[in-house]
Amino acid sequence: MAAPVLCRLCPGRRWSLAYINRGSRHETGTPTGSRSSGKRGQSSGVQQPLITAEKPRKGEHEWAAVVGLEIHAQISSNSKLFSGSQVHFAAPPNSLVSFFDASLPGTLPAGYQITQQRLPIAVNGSLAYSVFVGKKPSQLINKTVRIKQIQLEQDSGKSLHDDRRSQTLIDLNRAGVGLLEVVLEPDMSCGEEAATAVKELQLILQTLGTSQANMAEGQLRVDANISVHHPGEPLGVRTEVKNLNSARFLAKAIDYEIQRQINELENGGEILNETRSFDYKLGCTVPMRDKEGKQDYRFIPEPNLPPLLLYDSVSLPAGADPQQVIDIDQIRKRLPELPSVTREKLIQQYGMLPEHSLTLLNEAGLLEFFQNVMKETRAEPKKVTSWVLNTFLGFLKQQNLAVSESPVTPSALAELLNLLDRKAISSSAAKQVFEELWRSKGKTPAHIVSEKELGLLQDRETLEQLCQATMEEHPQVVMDMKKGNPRAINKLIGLVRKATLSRADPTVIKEILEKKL
Ligand SMILES: Nc1ncnc2c1ncn2[C@@H]1O[C@H](COP(=O)(O)OP(=O)(O)OP(=O)(O)O)[C@@H](O)[C@H]1O
Ligand SMILES: [Mg+2]
Ligand SMILES: [Mg+2]
Repeated sequence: MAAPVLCRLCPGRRWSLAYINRGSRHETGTPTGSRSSGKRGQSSGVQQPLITAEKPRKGEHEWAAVVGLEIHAQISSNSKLFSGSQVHFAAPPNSLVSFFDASLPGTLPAGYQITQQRLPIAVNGSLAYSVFVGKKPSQLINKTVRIKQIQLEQDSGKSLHDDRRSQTLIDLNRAGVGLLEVVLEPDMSCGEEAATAVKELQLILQTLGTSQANMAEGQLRVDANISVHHPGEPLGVRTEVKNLNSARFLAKAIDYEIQRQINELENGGEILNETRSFDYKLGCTVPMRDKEGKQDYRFIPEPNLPPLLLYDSVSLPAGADPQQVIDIDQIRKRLPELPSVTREKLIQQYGMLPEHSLTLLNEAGLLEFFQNVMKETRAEPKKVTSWVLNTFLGFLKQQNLAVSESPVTPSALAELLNLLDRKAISSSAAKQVFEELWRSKGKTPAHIVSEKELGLLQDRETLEQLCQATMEEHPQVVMDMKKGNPRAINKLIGLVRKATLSRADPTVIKEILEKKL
């Protein structure tokens, strides 16, 4: 059946999405092409592809892959779009359904979805994101994907398949929940790129409070459109892999589909314009239904819904009732800081590497943890960054914990870094203290240092005696050192440190040893 149109955009004005993401301001990587050229369905040669599917052999044509996404994000709201039913994840099936949501007799028979598809709330935007290619930090590439449009629509119910009883059950809890659909232009070229763009959009939606965007809970679902073609030739026929709800599966599904299409075409087959789904157990895409070209959705306007009028301070009619109109400049003023801006500030303020700022924001709660450590420590920002991203995050990952579940508090880490900063402990002792902090919740770093006698040996006389004894025990090394072997001194420093259980400052030992010779 037909899908009515929800609303009408204010005539003569099309809203750019520039305010959703003003673009990455640290364009340090390889620049990407301009976004303005290229009609839909024509070559998107402006983008520098991250991968072309396979290195061509002599006499073979090169393939390029084209990926465009449709992203559906459930709008964070206590109620559905047009009914007062509540919205909760994992509520008992069919417990959050009003007559309207279920289209029970007496309400208009549905079988349609209310959508702004034809008159979207925003068009012609862009989303900037950075992709890592390879392992070196220098290989962080800044990219931009054009946003074709953003529209509001109703979510549909979901079916649950009971394979054992060969039954399909329907849960209408989701029916009528507000969805934000973001349609991206076919500017991407591999799974990794698509997954990174989706993660950036997810972070923006979460920062703005638009959607909780938890992919595992189905609050963010992606349809991936994929085609392959020879560079310079028109775009190929696309397939659409529906309802991907994890960034990893999205990347896998796309890369699988690119390879499948190339194999199919190389073997003389053809690509059908079909809808496919991703079998995450088998790691492959399988056909769902065929689209037979452009589907006719038979859109009709919804006469019961008044137009949604958007204005900015310039176009706002004098004397307009603030309750009746939406002034996007007012909304813009209330927007929180966007992730790209926060990252840029971290880079400017702390001299942080762009990839470190990315990691800090991509892990829920990690930025706040870092900032809280910074508040209480005198240690250099670089040192703090390294401890948070390597040691702390490493421990979390190893045990599969979220930042909020960490046994080490920001204050404890700050205190530890302060001990290190004023040379009360060595860096290897600091690692031991951290491990102990992780194991025994509630202990303070100072407590652990004194309990395990990890404090740095400061007593000059003791250190001198230790150096003397070590030199006497290892006359050969001393000889080597006298002969000018540069490695000999390091060997001696190592031996003295070992004798102190790593509790001596190597620069002090070096100074004493040099003096003694
Ligand atoms: N040749 C192509 N290869 C890959 N992706 C493409 C190609 N042409 C268009 N796309 C992408 O396909 C998507 C089209 O989405 P759109 O919502 O406009 O239509 P649809 O998929 O036909 O409709 P529906 O909402 O029913 O899925 C866009 O994300 C676009 O970037
Ligand atoms: Mg589609
Ligand atoms: Mg669509």
